[in-house]
Amino acid sequence: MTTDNTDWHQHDFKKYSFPLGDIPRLHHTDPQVDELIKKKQPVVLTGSNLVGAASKWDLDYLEKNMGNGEFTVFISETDKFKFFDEKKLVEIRSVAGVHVKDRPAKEYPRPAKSTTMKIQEFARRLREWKSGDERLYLQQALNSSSGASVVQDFIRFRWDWVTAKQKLHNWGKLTYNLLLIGLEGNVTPCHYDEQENLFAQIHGHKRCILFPPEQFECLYPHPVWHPHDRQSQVDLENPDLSRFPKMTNLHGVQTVVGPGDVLYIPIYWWHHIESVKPAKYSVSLNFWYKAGPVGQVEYPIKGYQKVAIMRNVEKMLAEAMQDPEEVGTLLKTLVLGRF
Ligand SMILES: CCC[C@@H](CC(=O)O)C(=O)C(=O)O
Ligand SMILES: [Zn+2]
Repeated sequence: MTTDNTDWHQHDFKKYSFPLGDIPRLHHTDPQVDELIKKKQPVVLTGSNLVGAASKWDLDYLEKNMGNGEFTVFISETDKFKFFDEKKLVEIRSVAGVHVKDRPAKEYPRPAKSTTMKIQEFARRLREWKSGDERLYLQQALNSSSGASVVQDFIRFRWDWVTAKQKLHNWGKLTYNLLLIGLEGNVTPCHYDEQENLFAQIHGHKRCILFPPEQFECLYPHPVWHPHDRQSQVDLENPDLSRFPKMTNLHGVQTVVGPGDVLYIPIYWWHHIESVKPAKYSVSLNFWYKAGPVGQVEYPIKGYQKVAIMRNVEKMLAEAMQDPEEVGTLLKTLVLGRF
């Protein structure tokens, strides 16, 4: 694969119905990098060595050096690992602190179930995996109990470099680093996060498809009180155009990240991420930062700010009526035929 990864386009990737441009790949010293980040545009930074100390983090190394703790592993019958927030089931009885109708948990099918296992068990199951078996995806926040050697590697990340980015772009605090170890073919379906993300690829490759916040209306996210909050309802591979007609207007950008690449995923940008061949598994580590303080509001307001406003409207209305089911009805009454 050439370093500019153009030959990936010939790779046997899933074909989608919407057009996809390329996310720029720039050396981290290129001044355009910070211009793009300032404009909340995605960009792949090469050569930063941000997680160079983790370049040896393959399955054997991690199996030997991640200690004896239990790690969160998602298991899915399909290739999809759509995030399901169990806490919302509790909150559903008190959206934004207000008691609402009890909703039986069974109402929500769980595409992937969450369990815990030791890294040795996970590594064994990954090595023995064969097509047709249920898929595994380890997703664990790194912390001081992640094994002494791994912690030593972690300390040797380029914290000077990444902290300078955090300060330059006025991001909030680093919330955590999520270690992701998944099988080739695993898919994290289209969703957005409310955090800035420097997504560092360590082993294997990932195809990352991104859409700007302005395409909210094409991606039909679940309501904020739903366990699939922030996740698109649309199956990009098999869209139900009768339910989601605006999906035909979707257009995105993509890239393939490999070891050493760092993809900047701006806050509120939609992303759909697939672990791709040739490696059997991939290892990534993300750096999630809280949003920075809202400075002077400039008009017209930006797409990502509209998403934040829509989220607050949904939460406020659910609280006001104490029943999420009423929100849709009220909003249709408010808008249809009037605006
Ligand atoms: C749970 C986080 C998964 C990750 C995507 C992926 O690597 O599968 C992502 O969506 C992010 O870093 O924001
Ligand atoms: Zn994400």
